[in-house]
Amino acid sequence: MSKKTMFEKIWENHEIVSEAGKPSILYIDLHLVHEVTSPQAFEGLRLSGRQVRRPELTFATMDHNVPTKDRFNISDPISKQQVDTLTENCREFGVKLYDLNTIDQGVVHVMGPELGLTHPGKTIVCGDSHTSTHGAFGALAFGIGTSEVEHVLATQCLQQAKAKTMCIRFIGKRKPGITAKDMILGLIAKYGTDFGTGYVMEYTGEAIRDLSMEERMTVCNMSIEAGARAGLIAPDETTFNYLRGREYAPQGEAFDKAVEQWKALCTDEGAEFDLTLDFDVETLIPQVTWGTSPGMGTGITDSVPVPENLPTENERKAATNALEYMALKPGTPMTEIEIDYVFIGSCTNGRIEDLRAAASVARGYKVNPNVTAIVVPGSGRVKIQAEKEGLDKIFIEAGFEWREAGCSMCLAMNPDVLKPGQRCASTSNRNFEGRQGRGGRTHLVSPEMAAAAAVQGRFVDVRTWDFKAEVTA
Ligand SMILES: CC(C)[C@H](C(=O)O)[C@@H](O)C(=O)O
Ligand code: SF4
Repeated sequence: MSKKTMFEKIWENHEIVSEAGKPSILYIDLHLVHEVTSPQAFEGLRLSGRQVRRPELTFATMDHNVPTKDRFNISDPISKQQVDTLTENCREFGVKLYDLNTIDQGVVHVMGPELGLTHPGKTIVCGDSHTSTHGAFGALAFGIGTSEVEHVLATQCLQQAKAKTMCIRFIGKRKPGITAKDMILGLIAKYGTDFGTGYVMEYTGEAIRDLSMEERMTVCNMSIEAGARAGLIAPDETTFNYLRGREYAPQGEAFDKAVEQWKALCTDEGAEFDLTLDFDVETLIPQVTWGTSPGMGTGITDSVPVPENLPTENERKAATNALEYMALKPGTPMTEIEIDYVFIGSCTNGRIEDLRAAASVARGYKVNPNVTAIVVPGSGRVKIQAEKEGLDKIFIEAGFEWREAGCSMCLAMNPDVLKPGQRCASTSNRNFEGRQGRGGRTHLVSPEMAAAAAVQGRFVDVRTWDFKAEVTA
């Protein structure tokens, strides 16, 4: 029998039609829906008189447009319309909706796994690029456009060209203070934002195996920022332990049977990838981005680059433009960059472990008087869990604002936006111009680095942090 990668196995299990030289038709096991990319898709169904083919495989929530302060009071008319339209569409088409009245409402990529909807071996789509998050479980998960959302709603199938396979080998062990966020930011800083184009990446190595489920989601979440179609991590005991007992996970004996099947999904020893890249974890230091793409980043002990010193004309131009937008002087040490705002949240770093990590740093300190800092749980469940553990009190005591679940300041689609010129340390995944508000400046970091920056008013190397008391589960 020929040796296969995990991607090839999942692909073959779902390929309904394949013709040489043409895209295949894939069966989709789980369709997640949010309010931004679904209105026209449902409208399309309505116009052609069609139903949702498999409503029991379709789950919706609202996240992008939701205010995190006065959440039932959406003042922006377009946001309100999107949220109301989703409610109406889910009612009309019989799709399960986790709305603002449920504890499961939250960022779609946080609440889906929490509900146990994300399983190894599934094909998962959502009209959202960060669907790659679910690959952390060994699911083939990727974002689709609105017309594809309509197609999947109508048929439960999707036309897809088969991607190439890439293996990313993380070499060595993480040093203290180095997070999953640093691993993925470091990878993208090294190889750029398009090296993954046309590929599905599988992340391997001891440093990946050592990650918790939540940390794995942080890594897979940003696969799309490397240009990849999807990211994958082989399921193991960490995955099974996370899933056991969750609402939509198989129960009892069915779970044990499922585990056997899930184990068989892993890439066969000796299977070939189209490309293999290595990344050294041992020498990794906490990462901060300085520019306007996730690849424009460096270590905290480093400095803002001097464009003239960069090797190619393209890089020199891109860095010059980015530094102008970011209002940064070439050569400035990263630790001298002062910030106005801190955002802790998003589908990259809005999970309970992220909040614990940030709280560990913040405990016993006060937010710098020049900084506004908000903590936004990724879902209602994360919020409740954090409150049970007293994290909300730690944050509030330190001067952070404690908010309700949503995408919040990850993107400027709700009241949480930067003012022009404001500089933010953000745990999210994108730092494009205007991403957090027109004229806003975004630096991507881990939750630990964000919390430390909130206290100091500038970036600090969290490896040197004087922890007053660690916060654990
Ligand atoms: C609004 C949505 C379509 C978008 C995405 O696809 O990723 C958003 O979630 C983002 O992070 O930019
Ligand atoms: S949290 Fe950010 S990246 Fe994630 S789905 Fe929302 S807007 Fe997109």
